[in-house]
Amino acid sequence: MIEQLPVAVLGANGRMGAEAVKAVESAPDMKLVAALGRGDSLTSLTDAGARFVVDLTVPESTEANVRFAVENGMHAVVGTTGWDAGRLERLESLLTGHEGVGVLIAPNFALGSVLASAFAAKASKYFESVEVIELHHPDKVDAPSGTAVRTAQLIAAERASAGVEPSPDATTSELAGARGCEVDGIRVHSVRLRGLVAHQEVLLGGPGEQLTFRHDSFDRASFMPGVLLGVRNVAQHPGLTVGLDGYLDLGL
Ligand SMILES: NC(=O)C1=CN([C@@H]2O[C@H](COP(=O)(O)OP(=O)(O)OC[C@H]3O[C@@H](n4cnc5c(N)ncnc54)[C@H](OP(=O)(O)O)[C@@H]3O)[C@@H](O)[C@H]2O)C=CC1
Ligand SMILES: O=C(O)C1=N[C@H](C(=O)O)C[C@H](O)C1
Repeated sequence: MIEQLPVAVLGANGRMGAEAVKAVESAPDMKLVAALGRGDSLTSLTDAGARFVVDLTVPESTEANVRFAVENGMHAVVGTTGWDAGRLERLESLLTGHEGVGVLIAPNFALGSVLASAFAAKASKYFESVEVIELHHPDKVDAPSGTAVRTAQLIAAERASAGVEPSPDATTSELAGARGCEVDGIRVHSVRLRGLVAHQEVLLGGPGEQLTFRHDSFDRASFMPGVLLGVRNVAQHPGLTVGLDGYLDLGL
Protein backbone atom coordinates (compact mmCIF):
# COMPACT_ATOMS: atom_id res chain seq x y z
CA MET A 1 0.00 0.00 0.00
CA ILE A 2 1.55 3.30 -1.12
CA GLU A 3 1.67 6.08 1.50
CA GLN A 4 -0.27 9.07 0.18
CA LEU A 5 0.89 12.64 0.82
CA PRO A 6 -1.96 14.73 2.28
CA VAL A 7 -2.16 17.80 0.00
CA ALA A 8 -4.31 20.93 0.14
CA VAL A 9 -4.82 23.32 -2.77
CA LEU A 10 -5.41 27.03 -2.11
CA GLY A 11 -7.08 28.98 -4.92
CA ALA A 12 -8.87 25.80 -5.93
CA ASN A 13 -11.51 27.60 -8.01
CA GLY A 14 -9.00 29.52 -10.10
CA ARG A 15 -7.55 28.64 -13.51
CA MET A 16 -4.42 27.02 -12.03
CA GLY A 17 -5.98 25.81 -8.80
CA ALA A 18 -8.70 23.84 -10.61
CA GLU A 19 -6.05 22.14 -12.75
CA ALA A 20 -3.95 21.39 -9.65
CA VAL A 21 -6.94 19.81 -7.89
CA LYS A 22 -7.34 17.41 -10.84
CA ALA A 23 -3.61 16.66 -10.93
CA VAL A 24 -3.40 15.90 -7.20
CA GLU A 25 -6.55 13.75 -7.38
CA SER A 26 -5.00 11.76 -10.23
CA ALA A 27 -1.63 11.24 -8.52
CA PRO A 28 -1.51 7.80 -6.89
CA ASP A 29 0.93 8.97 -4.20
CA MET A 30 -1.18 11.97 -3.13
CA LYS A 31 -4.50 12.54 -1.42
CA LEU A 32 -6.38 15.81 -1.81
CA VAL A 33 -7.51 16.63 1.75
CA ALA A 34 -8.66 20.24 1.22
CA ALA A 35 -9.47 22.58 -1.65
CA LEU A 36 -9.90 26.18 -0.50
CA GLY A 37 -11.19 29.25 -2.30
CA ARG A 38 -11.33 32.92 -1.33
CA GLY A 39 -13.08 33.39 2.01
CA ASP A 40 -12.42 29.86 3.26
CA SER A 41 -10.70 29.69 6.64
CA LEU A 42 -7.11 28.50 6.71
CA THR A 43 -7.91 26.50 9.85
CA SER A 44 -9.53 23.90 7.58
CA LEU A 45 -5.98 23.02 6.52
CA THR A 46 -5.10 21.85 10.01
CA ASP A 47 -8.55 20.30 10.51
CA ALA A 48 -8.07 18.27 7.30
CA GLY A 49 -4.59 17.09 8.31
CA ALA A 50 -2.82 18.71 5.35
CA ARG A 51 0.99 18.29 5.35
CA PHE A 52 1.54 19.91 1.96
CA VAL A 53 -0.03 23.14 0.72
CA VAL A 54 -0.09 24.20 -2.92
CA ASP A 55 -0.71 27.96 -3.17
CA LEU A 56 -2.16 29.22 -6.47
CA THR A 57 -4.00 32.29 -5.31
CA VAL A 58 -3.31 36.00 -5.77
CA PRO A 59 -0.30 38.16 -4.88
CA GLU A 60 -2.21 39.85 -1.99
CA SER A 61 -2.97 36.63 -0.14
CA THR A 62 -0.04 34.32 -0.84
CA GLU A 63 2.29 35.61 1.89
CA ALA A 64 -0.29 35.16 4.66
CA ASN A 65 -1.21 31.70 3.33
CA VAL A 66 2.41 30.54 3.34
CA ARG A 67 3.01 32.01 6.79
CA PHE A 68 0.05 30.01 8.13
CA ALA A 69 1.37 26.81 6.50
CA VAL A 70 4.90 27.24 7.89
CA GLU A 71 3.69 28.16 11.38
CA ASN A 72 1.66 24.94 11.36
CA GLY A 73 4.53 22.76 10.15
CA MET A 74 3.22 22.26 6.59
CA HIS A 75 5.45 22.30 3.54
CA ALA A 76 4.40 24.80 0.86
CA VAL A 77 4.67 24.71 -2.92
CA VAL A 78 3.89 28.16 -4.22
CA GLY A 79 3.17 29.22 -7.78
CA THR A 80 1.56 32.56 -7.00
CA THR A 81 3.43 35.64 -8.16
CA GLY A 82 4.38 38.67 -6.07
CA TRP A 83 7.28 37.28 -4.06
CA ASP A 84 9.58 40.30 -4.10
CA ALA A 85 12.82 40.59 -2.13
CA GLY A 86 11.09 41.88 1.03
CA ARG A 87 8.62 38.98 1.14
CA LEU A 88 11.36 36.42 0.50
CA GLU A 89 13.46 37.90 3.31
CA ARG A 90 10.54 37.72 5.76
CA LEU A 91 9.84 34.13 4.72
CA GLU A 92 13.47 33.11 5.19
CA SER A 93 13.53 34.48 8.70
CA LEU A 94 10.20 32.77 9.50
CA LEU A 95 11.65 29.47 8.26
CA THR A 96 14.69 29.72 10.54
CA GLY A 97 12.28 29.25 13.45
CA HIS A 98 10.61 26.21 11.81
CA GLU A 99 13.36 23.71 11.17
CA GLY A 100 12.48 20.92 8.75
CA VAL A 101 9.76 22.84 6.93
CA GLY A 102 10.33 23.36 3.20
CA VAL A 103 8.92 26.08 0.96
CA LEU A 104 9.29 26.16 -2.81
CA ILE A 105 8.53 29.46 -4.52
CA ALA A 106 8.28 28.51 -8.20
CA PRO A 107 7.73 31.39 -10.62
CA ASN A 108 7.04 28.78 -13.30
CA PHE A 109 6.22 25.07 -12.93
CA ALA A 110 6.58 24.21 -16.64
CA LEU A 111 9.79 22.22 -16.99
CA GLY A 112 10.45 23.69 -20.45
CA SER A 113 10.17 27.20 -19.11
CA VAL A 114 12.57 26.48 -16.23
CA LEU A 115 15.06 25.00 -18.69
CA ALA A 116 14.68 27.87 -21.19
CA SER A 117 15.32 30.49 -18.49
CA ALA A 118 18.34 28.63 -17.12
CA PHE A 119 19.87 28.08 -20.57
CA ALA A 120 19.20 31.67 -21.62
CA ALA A 121 20.85 33.01 -18.48
CA LYS A 122 23.94 30.84 -19.06
CA ALA A 123 24.17 31.94 -22.70
CA SER A 124 23.53 35.62 -22.02
CA LYS A 125 27.07 36.46 -20.98
CA TYR A 126 28.33 35.68 -24.49
CA PHE A 127 26.09 38.31 -26.14
CA GLU A 128 26.20 42.08 -26.18
CA SER A 129 22.43 42.58 -26.05
CA VAL A 130 19.60 40.88 -24.20
CA GLU A 131 15.89 41.60 -23.90
CA VAL A 132 13.01 39.53 -22.47
CA ILE A 133 9.51 39.46 -23.96
CA GLU A 134 6.72 37.74 -22.04
CA LEU A 135 3.31 37.15 -23.61
CA HIS A 136 0.22 36.14 -21.61
CA HIS A 137 -3.57 35.89 -21.61
CA PRO A 138 -5.28 39.23 -20.90
CA ASP A 139 -6.81 38.08 -17.58
CA LYS A 140 -3.40 38.13 -15.94
CA VAL A 141 -3.30 40.78 -13.18
CA ASP A 142 0.45 41.36 -12.84
CA ALA A 143 3.08 42.61 -15.26
CA PRO A 144 5.78 41.74 -15.89
CA SER A 145 5.20 38.05 -15.21
CA GLY A 146 6.93 36.38 -12.27
CA THR A 147 8.77 34.21 -14.77
CA ALA A 148 10.11 37.22 -16.64
CA VAL A 149 11.27 38.84 -13.40
CA ARG A 150 13.06 35.65 -12.37
CA THR A 151 14.59 35.19 -15.84
CA ALA A 152 15.87 38.77 -15.89
CA GLN A 153 17.35 38.33 -12.40
CA LEU A 154 19.15 35.14 -13.47
CA ILE A 155 20.47 36.86 -16.60
CA ALA A 156 21.59 39.94 -14.68
CA ALA A 157 23.44 37.82 -12.10
CA GLU A 158 25.16 35.75 -14.79
CA ARG A 159 26.25 38.84 -16.75
CA ALA A 160 27.39 40.68 -13.61
CA SER A 161 29.59 37.80 -12.49
CA ALA A 162 31.15 37.66 -15.97
CA GLY A 163 31.68 41.45 -16.01
CA VAL A 164 29.47 41.99 -19.11
CA GLU A 165 28.54 45.61 -19.90
CA PRO A 166 24.86 46.68 -19.97
CA SER A 167 23.10 46.07 -23.31
CA PRO A 168 23.78 48.95 -25.70
CA ASP A 169 20.86 51.34 -26.19
CA ALA A 170 21.08 54.76 -27.81
CA THR A 171 17.50 55.77 -26.97
CA THR A 172 17.35 59.40 -25.87
CA SER A 173 13.73 60.13 -26.72
CA GLU A 174 10.99 57.71 -25.69
CA LEU A 175 7.22 57.55 -25.45
CA ALA A 176 6.68 56.21 -21.90
CA GLY A 177 6.77 52.42 -21.89
CA ALA A 178 8.10 52.00 -25.42
CA ARG A 179 11.25 50.32 -24.10
CA GLY A 180 9.40 48.20 -21.53
CA CYS A 181 10.54 48.10 -17.91
CA GLU A 182 13.89 47.25 -16.34
CA VAL A 183 14.50 44.36 -13.95
CA ASP A 184 18.03 44.45 -12.55
CA GLY A 185 19.07 46.40 -15.66
CA ILE A 186 17.48 43.94 -18.13
CA ARG A 187 14.69 45.21 -20.42
CA VAL A 188 11.42 43.28 -20.06
CA HIS A 189 8.37 43.71 -22.34
CA SER A 190 4.86 42.45 -21.57
CA VAL A 191 2.23 41.52 -24.17
CA ARG A 192 -1.39 40.68 -23.21
CA LEU A 193 -3.42 38.98 -25.93
CA ARG A 194 -6.62 36.90 -26.02
CA GLY A 195 -5.83 33.35 -27.10
CA LEU A 196 -2.47 33.19 -25.35
CA VAL A 197 -1.72 31.21 -22.18
CA ALA A 198 1.91 31.81 -21.08
CA HIS A 199 4.87 32.40 -23.38
CA GLN A 200 8.32 33.94 -23.17
CA GLU A 201 11.21 34.81 -25.45
CA VAL A 202 14.72 35.76 -24.44
CA LEU A 203 16.48 37.53 -27.31
CA LEU A 204 20.26 37.52 -27.29
CA GLY A 205 22.05 39.65 -29.88
CA GLY A 206 25.65 39.89 -31.02
CA PRO A 207 27.29 41.33 -34.15
CA GLY A 208 25.49 39.74 -37.11
CA GLU A 209 23.61 37.09 -35.08
CA GLN A 210 20.68 36.43 -32.78
CA LEU A 211 19.92 33.53 -30.46
CA THR A 212 16.32 33.18 -29.22
CA PHE A 213 15.11 31.00 -26.37
CA ARG A 214 11.33 30.64 -26.61
CA HIS A 215 8.99 28.67 -24.42
CA ASP A 216 5.22 28.24 -24.88
CA SER A 217 2.64 26.92 -22.44
CA PHE A 218 -0.39 26.24 -24.65
CA ASP A 219 -2.37 24.70 -21.80
CA ARG A 220 -2.22 24.86 -17.98
CA ALA A 221 -1.66 21.10 -18.02
CA SER A 222 1.95 22.10 -18.82
CA PHE A 223 2.42 23.29 -15.23
CA MET A 224 1.16 20.15 -13.49
CA PRO A 225 4.20 17.83 -13.69
CA GLY A 226 6.16 20.64 -12.00
CA VAL A 227 3.53 21.11 -9.29
CA LEU A 228 3.62 17.39 -8.49
CA LEU A 229 7.42 17.33 -8.62
CA GLY A 230 7.42 20.22 -6.16
CA VAL A 231 5.12 18.40 -3.72
CA ARG A 232 7.17 15.20 -3.97
CA ASN A 233 10.46 17.01 -3.24
CA VAL A 234 9.67 19.91 -0.92
CA ALA A 235 10.01 17.94 2.33
CA GLN A 236 13.52 16.85 1.33
CA HIS A 237 14.52 20.53 0.89
CA PRO A 238 13.96 22.25 4.24
CA GLY A 239 14.13 26.04 4.19
CA LEU A 240 13.45 28.26 1.19
CA THR A 241 14.02 27.27 -2.44
CA VAL A 242 13.30 29.80 -5.19
CA GLY A 243 12.80 28.24 -8.62
CA LEU A 244 11.96 24.66 -9.53
CA ASP A 245 15.51 24.41 -10.93
CA GLY A 246 16.56 24.05 -7.27
CA TYR A 247 15.04 20.54 -7.37
CA LEU A 248 16.42 19.60 -10.80
CA ASP A 249 19.84 18.39 -11.83
CA LEU A 250 20.58 20.86 -14.62
CA GLY A 251 24.35 20.54 -14.32
CA LEU A 252 24.82 24.23 -15.15
N1 LIG B 1 4.13 29.11 -11.14
C1 LIG B 1 3.44 28.81 -12.24
O1 LIG B 1 3.82 27.92 -13.02
C2 LIG B 1 2.17 29.54 -12.54
C3 LIG B 1 1.80 30.55 -11.72
N2 LIG B 1 0.66 31.23 -11.95
C4 LIG B 1 0.31 32.24 -10.97
O2 LIG B 1 -0.64 31.64 -10.09
C5 LIG B 1 -1.54 32.64 -9.61
C6 LIG B 1 -2.95 32.20 -9.95
O3 LIG B 1 -3.14 32.25 -11.35
P1 LIG B 1 -4.55 31.92 -12.00
O4 LIG B 1 -5.00 30.58 -11.54
O5 LIG B 1 -4.41 32.18 -13.44
O6 LIG B 1 -5.45 33.04 -11.34
P2 LIG B 1 -7.03 32.99 -10.99
O7 LIG B 1 -7.43 34.40 -10.75
O8 LIG B 1 -7.73 32.19 -12.02
O9 LIG B 1 -7.07 32.17 -9.64
C7 LIG B 1 -6.76 32.67 -8.38
C8 LIG B 1 -7.79 32.09 -7.43
O10 LIG B 1 -7.40 32.34 -6.10
C9 LIG B 1 -8.57 32.68 -5.37
N3 LIG B 1 -8.20 33.35 -4.14
C10 LIG B 1 -7.94 34.65 -3.93
N4 LIG B 1 -7.58 34.85 -2.66
C11 LIG B 1 -7.62 33.63 -2.05
C12 LIG B 1 -7.36 33.17 -0.73
N5 LIG B 1 -7.00 34.02 0.24
N6 LIG B 1 -7.49 31.86 -0.47
C13 LIG B 1 -7.87 30.98 -1.42
N7 LIG B 1 -8.14 31.35 -2.70
C14 LIG B 1 -8.00 32.67 -2.99
C15 LIG B 1 -9.36 33.52 -6.35
O11 LIG B 1 -10.70 33.65 -5.95
P3 LIG B 1 -11.62 34.82 -6.62
O12 LIG B 1 -11.86 34.33 -8.02
O13 LIG B 1 -12.81 34.84 -5.76
O14 LIG B 1 -10.80 36.07 -6.60
C16 LIG B 1 -9.19 32.68 -7.62
O15 LIG B 1 -10.13 31.64 -7.68
C17 LIG B 1 -1.10 33.94 -10.26
O16 LIG B 1 -0.25 34.64 -9.40
C18 LIG B 1 -0.35 33.47 -11.50
O17 LIG B 1 0.60 34.41 -11.96
C19 LIG B 1 -0.15 30.94 -13.01
C20 LIG B 1 0.21 29.96 -13.88
C21 LIG B 1 1.40 29.18 -13.73
O1 LIG C 1 -0.61 34.27 -14.66
C1 LIG C 1 -0.21 33.35 -15.42
O2 LIG C 1 -0.92 32.85 -16.28
C2 LIG C 1 1.16 32.87 -15.23
N1 LIG C 1 1.85 33.32 -14.22
C3 LIG C 1 3.19 32.98 -13.90
C4 LIG C 1 4.08 34.17 -14.11
O3 LIG C 1 3.67 35.30 -13.82
O4 LIG C 1 5.22 33.98 -14.55
C5 LIG C 1 3.65 31.74 -14.63
C6 LIG C 1 3.18 31.64 -16.04
O5 LIG C 1 3.87 32.57 -16.80
C7 LIG C 1 1.69 31.84 -16.15
